[in-house]
Amino acid sequence: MITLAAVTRSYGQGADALRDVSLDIDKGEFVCLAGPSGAGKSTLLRLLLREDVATSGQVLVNGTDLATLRRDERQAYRRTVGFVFQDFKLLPARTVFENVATVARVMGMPRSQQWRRASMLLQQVGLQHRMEAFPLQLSGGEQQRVAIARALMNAPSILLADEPTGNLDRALSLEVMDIFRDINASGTTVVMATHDQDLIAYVRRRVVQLQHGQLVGDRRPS
Ligand SMILES: Nc1ncnc2c1ncn2[C@@H]1O[C@H](COP(=O)(O)OP(=O)(O)OP(=O)(O)O)[C@@H](O)[C@H]1O
Repeated sequence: MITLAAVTRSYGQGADALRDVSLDIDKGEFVCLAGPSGAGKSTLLRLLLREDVATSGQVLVNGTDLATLRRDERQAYRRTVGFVFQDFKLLPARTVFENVATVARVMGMPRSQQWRRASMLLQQVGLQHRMEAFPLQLSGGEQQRVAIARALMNAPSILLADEPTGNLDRALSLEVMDIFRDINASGTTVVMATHDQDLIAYVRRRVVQLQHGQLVGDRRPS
């Protein structure tokens, strides 16, 4: 489903953010991208989101080279990908429900369907009773669950997450991982960057290890 073929991303001076990385991810896999700060994890996720392009090599998703997408195709592609950030990026002046539903409004989903889907997803992440609250009235874990519901609104085939539990305590981090496992079990491919070894041990899925921009390990759970 996802193929990186000899991908390098350089930013001019200094070492390459990614260097000659080749990697295949199958549909339905759950991959943890591990590695210390600066290893290239976010760079790889940005390439998969098509926010950035490789300096050399190819990034293919379902056989399409993301570098060749025109502007309109890029937007269509991004709708098939959900993204969860460390800092949630919720709109503070919108309610929980509006934060989740807005994505679908932009896409032209009928209002009744928006309502049904947003309610269903908020229920899935255990927040159906907080739909009318504003983000700042919620705990960090609850805010991240809203962000996850929002990322799932388009029914993405790929969910990308960049340190999604970076701002959460242990118990909440594990809750978020349980949600990710459920999402993955329903068929969504998950690629999550984290430097948290405890989390990786908890998830027990494939671990792709980056260091100084290079792929230095790829292990699957026994
Ligand atoms: N826009 C940019 N311009 C220049 N250098 C960049 C840019 N983005 C990333 N880099 C460099 O590329 C390298 C990899 O960065 P990246 O953010 O991908 O690492 P990371 O593994 O996600 O780290 P962290 O865990 O701290 O987020 C770093 O050395 C970083 O300084």
